[in-house]
Amino acid sequence: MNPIVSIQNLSKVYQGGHQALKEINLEIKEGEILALLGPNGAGKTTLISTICGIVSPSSGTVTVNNHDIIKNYRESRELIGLVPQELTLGAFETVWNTINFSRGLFGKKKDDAYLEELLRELTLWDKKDNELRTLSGGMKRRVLIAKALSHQPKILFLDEPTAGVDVELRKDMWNIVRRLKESGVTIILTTHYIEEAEEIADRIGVINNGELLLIEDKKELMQKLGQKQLIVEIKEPIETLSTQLSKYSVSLSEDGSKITYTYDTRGDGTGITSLLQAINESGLSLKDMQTTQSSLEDIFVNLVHDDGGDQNQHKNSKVEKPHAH
Ligand SMILES: Nc1ncnc2c1ncn2[C@@H]1O[C@H](COP(=O)(O)OP(=O)(O)OP(=O)(O)O)[C@@H](O)[C@H]1O
Repeated sequence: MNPIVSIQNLSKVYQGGHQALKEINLEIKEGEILALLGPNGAGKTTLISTICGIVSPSSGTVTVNNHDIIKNYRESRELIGLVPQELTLGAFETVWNTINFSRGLFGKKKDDAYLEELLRELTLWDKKDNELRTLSGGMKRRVLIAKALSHQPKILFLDEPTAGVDVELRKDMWNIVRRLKESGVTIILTTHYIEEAEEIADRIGVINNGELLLIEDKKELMQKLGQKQLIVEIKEPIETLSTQLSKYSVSLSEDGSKITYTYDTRGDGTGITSLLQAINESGLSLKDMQTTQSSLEDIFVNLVHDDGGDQNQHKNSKVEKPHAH
């Protein structure tokens, strides 16, 4: 299949000398959901801003549906919708006027039927006459998506669509993205959350320090990196693990009150049930339990540490983030 976006040897050096992108090569397939994962400052926003023509490249080329983003700016930009990171909306304009205006900016003919369908799809139709300032944060995010889709682009870029939003709204966003994919839109989103990429992406690109460290099919990547920990807090601290418990890949905290079990979420069985049984049979009573997932930072550490070596070799993560459910 022809790539809908083709990026070749793309580099960006900002004024002041910071190199935000280093020789990026990437082909985005039509109809896919691509998640670009990376920590703060990795270069994700710079990358999508360059494709959208907001940031000018220092070297390299980008084509969108075979249109060069610089030589054929209008043709390429018309195919793109961009949902920025910040909630950049006016206050007193209505939802309807906002998206109508956006469509007009692209020189597209009025199409009330399409815009109605779009607002209905984003459950914004009953808010169409509301002023933007009266909307909740979640609704404003939907308006930004409606704005970005108002001119019927083939490609949608979402910059950190769920940063700082609650779990409910995050799931809502994921559903919106899935439906858009079904309607044929190619979606590229940036995120800090590996779970987000895991949930909705077809492919995942990992960016760090302006470099595309890897780009891989989600399923294959998650198999390599999908590791979780179960932390079991016990009522009475112990000094050593029983022989029965030592058979599992568990470790005991220094104060003897927590047993951490590392398991692979992709396996047939996690082994949690039998571990809990073993804890019980060892005469220990549970106080509390939680699961954590390797953070993206850990994954970077592993990637960089492995230095191109066998990424199947898991290392225990030191930084743990609470599982975001
Ligand atoms: N206009 C600019 N001028 C100079 N440096 C910039 C500019 N914009 C971004 N940078 C720098 O380029 C690097 C990449 O920034 P970018 O915003 O692309 O990262 P990001 O991966 O999107 O991060 P975040 O997740 O925080 O949005 C950062 O070090 C940033 O400080």
